[in-house]
Amino acid sequence: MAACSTRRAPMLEIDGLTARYGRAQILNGVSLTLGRNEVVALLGRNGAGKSTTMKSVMGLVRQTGGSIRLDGTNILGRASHLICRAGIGYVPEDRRIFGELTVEENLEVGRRPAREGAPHWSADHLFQLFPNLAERRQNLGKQLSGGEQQMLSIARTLMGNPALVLLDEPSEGIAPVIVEQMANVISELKREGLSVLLSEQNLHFAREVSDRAYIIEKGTMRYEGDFADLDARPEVSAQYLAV
Ligand SMILES: Nc1ncnc2c1ncn2[C@@H]1O[C@H](COP(=O)(O)OP(=O)(O)OP(=O)(O)O)[C@@H](O)[C@H]1O
Repeated sequence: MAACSTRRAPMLEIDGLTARYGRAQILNGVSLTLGRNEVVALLGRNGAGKSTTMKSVMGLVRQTGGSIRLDGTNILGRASHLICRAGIGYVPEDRRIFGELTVEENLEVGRRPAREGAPHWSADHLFQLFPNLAERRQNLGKQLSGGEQQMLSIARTLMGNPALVLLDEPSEGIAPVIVEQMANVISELKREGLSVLLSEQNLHFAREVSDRAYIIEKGTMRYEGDFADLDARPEVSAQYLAV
């Protein structure tokens, strides 16, 4: 009798991805796997290709080859809104919130129907997770600090009930106390059952919240492993990260 495999596909599987901006080849065959309910860090210096990898997953840059599978289905070439609808939430580096809308209204804009197999978020639940936003729920987006805007950007994405979230440098440019809160939020997302791909330059932050790491440099993967292994090979961090 044929063996029946019960193995489920990984949440996200990027294989041999190549992408370009105009004539410039930026990703040279990037491969990365994110398991269900895993938090994985994509580390690298400025300009290494972290954002481009995330934008490729979201269908926002021109991919020239490879495959991107979400739960076993190839999504490469799909329109961005369909990729969101398939269950991927994307929080870009530049915090796209609506400055003229209140915190509550920003959350409403992000509301989508509940999704099977993904945590369901309400505004009340999110205000528990982000107490700073709860205090400022009637404030306009433009009145928030950079860190609060970053939190709001994440909260609004969660209102779409994604199964997987791409966070592009969530700790960048925010006050240390907010970075600590951000780490707690990511740990809570994992507890809620989400899968998270996190782009980071901050190794300390990434280590605190992630299960494993990849390091990218010049559009090529240079390392894949856990943080204990990375710590045992300081030459890798020295070569590819700004530590
Ligand atoms: N719109 C664009 N047009 C042309 N080149 C771009 C564009 N966006 C990024 N690049 C180039 O692509 C390369 C990878 O950039 P990317 O933004 O993916 O890096 P990153 O690792 O996310 O770093 P950062 O922390 O600076 O965002 C860089 O050389 C960058 O200059």
